[in-house]
Amino acid sequence: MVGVLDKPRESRRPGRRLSLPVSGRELAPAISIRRTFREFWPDTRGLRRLFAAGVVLAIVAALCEVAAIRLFGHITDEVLATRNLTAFWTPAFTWLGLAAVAGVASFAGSYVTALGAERFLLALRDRVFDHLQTLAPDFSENRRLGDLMARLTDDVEAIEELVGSGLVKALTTAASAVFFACAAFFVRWDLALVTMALIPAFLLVSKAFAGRFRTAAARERASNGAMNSVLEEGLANQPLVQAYNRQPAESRRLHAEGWTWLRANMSQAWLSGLYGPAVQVIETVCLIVILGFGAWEIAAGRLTIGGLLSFAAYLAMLYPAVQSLGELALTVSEAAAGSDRVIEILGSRPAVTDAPDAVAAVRGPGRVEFDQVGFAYPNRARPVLRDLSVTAEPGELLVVTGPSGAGKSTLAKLLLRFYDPAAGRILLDGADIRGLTRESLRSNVTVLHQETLLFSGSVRDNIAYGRPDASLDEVIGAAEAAGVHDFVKMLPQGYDTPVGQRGRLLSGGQRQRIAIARAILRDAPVLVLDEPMAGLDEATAAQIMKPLGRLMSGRTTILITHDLRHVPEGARTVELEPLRREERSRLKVVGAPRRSSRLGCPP
Ligand SMILES: Nc1ncnc2c1ncn2[C@@H]1O[C@H](COP(=O)(O)OP(=O)(O)OP(=O)(O)O)[C@@H](O)[C@H]1O
Repeated sequence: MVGVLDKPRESRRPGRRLSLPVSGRELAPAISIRRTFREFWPDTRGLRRLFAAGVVLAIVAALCEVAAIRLFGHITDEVLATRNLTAFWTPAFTWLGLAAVAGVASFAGSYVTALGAERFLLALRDRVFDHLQTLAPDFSENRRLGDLMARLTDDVEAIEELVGSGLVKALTTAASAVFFACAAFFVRWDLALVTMALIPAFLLVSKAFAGRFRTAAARERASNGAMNSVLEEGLANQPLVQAYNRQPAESRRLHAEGWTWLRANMSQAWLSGLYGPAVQVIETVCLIVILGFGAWEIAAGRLTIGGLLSFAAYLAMLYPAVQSLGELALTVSEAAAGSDRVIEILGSRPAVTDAPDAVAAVRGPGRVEFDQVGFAYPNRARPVLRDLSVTAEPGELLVVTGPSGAGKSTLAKLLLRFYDPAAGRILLDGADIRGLTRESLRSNVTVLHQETLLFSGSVRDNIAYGRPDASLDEVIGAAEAAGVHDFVKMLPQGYDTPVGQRGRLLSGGQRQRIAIARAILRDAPVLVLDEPMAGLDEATAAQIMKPLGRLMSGRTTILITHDLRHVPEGARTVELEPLRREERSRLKVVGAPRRSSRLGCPP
């Protein structure tokens, strides 16, 4: 036979079959399959023709199969039983032709379905990632990275298996089941009726398993995410792990998650293992009924051997199709569990969006004013800022100091509109930043973060990150101003040298100077330096002062630091005090400290 009922597309997700409770771990809320389709069916736009072609081609292959079985019965009765060889050739060549057509249709069907599935995956992954990028960075920071990555990979695939290739499989399998059932009825309707009576038993069995599979799959998705998180955290923090001799603890953590995964896998294997034999018992009962009834009919001369054999062949094709439909319900249950987790991401609304009438900020002198600003982080009852007012005049260096947790870095997050203040306003050159597009606002403000953030590309990629169209000369100019050019020249591939994961192949000071070069190249009128000397020793800090001075020159700079040693003499310094109950944010103006090494003061 041609074998049209092969699975059109195997899941590429490794070890998906898991179960068992994952203690203390939150699962995404359960969402119905109907809601999954409502959410993701629009993503099939533009691909529906491919999926429809996949269905049509698989149906053509199934029809060829039906005709081939009919020819098999014909050859049995007209050639084998009568020993008439001349009657053999025509049906034999027709059968060959059908096999060829079925083969081509089956291949083309699988190909177009896979193409549709891959394009669906590509588009959906892009959509979820784009949505994630609209959420404040805190969304990712409040979650485990490995788990988020699992949602963007495995869970997105699970959705495809439900809405794309899963649907194609459901339609083609259902169509094949109808064809084989009709063909069986055509041969002997009464015999067919008897055997079809057992079909509901298949469906009952799969229904009984579906709920358990769904729970098992939901646990697996969560467990998979947790294991990815342990891997991601362990590898990303390897220097810390090794420096603190925590390798055995990290290995134990992974082993524990691996155990949960293993136990869950075994639980699901148990379910799958039980499902197969349960279905097989029903199938065997059906075949015995056919053979017994068929033998009786042949003895009475009411059925030919060819008729019985082709009838049995139709049912042999029909039962796997019905079984496959039942299994599909199980796959759908699994896939729905993954889609719940993706819907949870897509359902998260960005804390901040552009106002409908937002205008683009033009480059101005860079006056920044916090006007009676009040703010509390979402889900935190205690406000961080209350009634805070402070202004940084164009070209001025404003130093913001204060104890840890006072809300200094929060000022930078508010200025970039990662959040909006609950009260008051923040003005850039006199315009409320809520009325500006976030893109134009952010291109007017450059932040040098407390932790130097680099990507794993080359030195050049990292310097040009804020201006990817910058020429090599511009990149070199910025590197020279940041005092990093001489060092880069010595690297084996110069500006094309990879900096390693998060810039780990460079020293802290080198990373900081590359970040300064990046900020110089970006050339925004407002600069926020969040603890630029954090983690640097005295000598390295001294080395980056000059480049920092060049960066600050001519820009409005808000320097956030609790280390006043490097602050230029005469710079306006304000101290932010932690908020006490019912109190307003208090800013104390403190004089510029007198110490030997200071930042170059901007004009
Ligand atoms: N994403 C967040 N969600 C909830 N609370 C937060 C978040 N980020 C910061 N906080 C809280 O807000 C307060 C102010 O934090 P912020 O980082 O602004 O302090 P800071 O003055 O910059 O401290 P440091 O000098 O230690 O960097 C802290 O109590 C902190 O725990």
